[in-house]
Amino acid sequence: MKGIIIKSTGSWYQVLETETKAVFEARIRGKFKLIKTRLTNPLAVGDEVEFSLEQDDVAWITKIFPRKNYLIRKSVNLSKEAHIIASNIDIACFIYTLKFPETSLGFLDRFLACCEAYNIPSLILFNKMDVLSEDEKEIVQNIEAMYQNIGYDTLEISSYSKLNLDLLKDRIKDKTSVFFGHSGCGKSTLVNALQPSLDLRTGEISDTHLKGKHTTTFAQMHFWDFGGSVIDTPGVREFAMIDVEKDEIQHYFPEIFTLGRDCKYHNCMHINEPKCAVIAGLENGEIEESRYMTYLKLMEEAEEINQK
Ligand SMILES: Nc1nc2c(ncn2[C@@H]2O[C@H](COP(=O)(O)OP(=O)(O)OP(=O)(O)O)[C@@H](O)[C@H]2O)c(=O)[nH]1
Ligand SMILES: [Zn+2]
Repeated sequence: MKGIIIKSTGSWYQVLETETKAVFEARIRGKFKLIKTRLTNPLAVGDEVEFSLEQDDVAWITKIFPRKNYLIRKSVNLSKEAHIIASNIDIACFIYTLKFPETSLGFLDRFLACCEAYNIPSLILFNKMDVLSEDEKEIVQNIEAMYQNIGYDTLEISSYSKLNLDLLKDRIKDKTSVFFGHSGCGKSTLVNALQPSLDLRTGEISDTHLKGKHTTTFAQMHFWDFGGSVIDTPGVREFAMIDVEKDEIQHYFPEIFTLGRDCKYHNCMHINEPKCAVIAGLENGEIEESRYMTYLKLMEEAEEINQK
């Protein structure tokens, strides 16, 4: 039988049978190595698998089909071990909040680069628009324009005032989606606003740090009644790239890659080479400094990982 992993707790899985849509508790039998990096979880929510039923309706997963894409995080610091957050994603949404909590652009840029690296279409959501003053809205619009110029799709939303939730539904309908953002960005509230019957737990923002508590504990796929699904993931704070060489990183920053074609040296890494178009772009504002900083950081990390 064929199915899709809809819940993962570590040792147990739930698998949804493709044709009958029946759900089974499942365990793994055999080895599931698709990529060369060591994984802490051999299977992730979104994986397509083959399984067989034995007594007591326990399903044994015997095979995994190749993944269309996946997002990963590092297990512990810079070790070579990685954890798959979710797989076979049609659209990955990043929830940005200007405040409550303040979202770091570095986190967003890292997320976008990982989506580029693993071929995942992305969407940037500017959330909690209802709490912003006119001046703050303008700041958001400027940030939004910057990402649109690079070619990213964006939407301004609010779960409270229901701003643009219909447009968001159009974007994610009939797709497998994932939502990320800092803790407290309003992920669970948004999923509940899109479909109240899901009733995901929401956390109150703690007064001291204006950051939410991590309330989700395991990855799980939920189905929208308007078509498609969402993979709810445990408090993911980092995204990583594995098996990526330092000189590949520029491919995952579209505007750096495009401008880099004008560099004097075809193998320019845009660090301190002469006649570098990217450095020039940084100086005249064509390249955003925050994006460039994340570019440098990801290159450093790729180098460190490859030295291990
Ligand atoms: N003003 C405003 N507040 C919101 C909005 N959406 C969510 N919030 C509030 O933000 C806080 C955090 O929301 P959650 O949905 O729990 O955030 P989360 O991203 O799921 O948090 P974690 O579970 O920690 O990952 C709650 O107090 C919500 O009421 C919104 O559109 N506008
Ligand atoms: Zn260059």
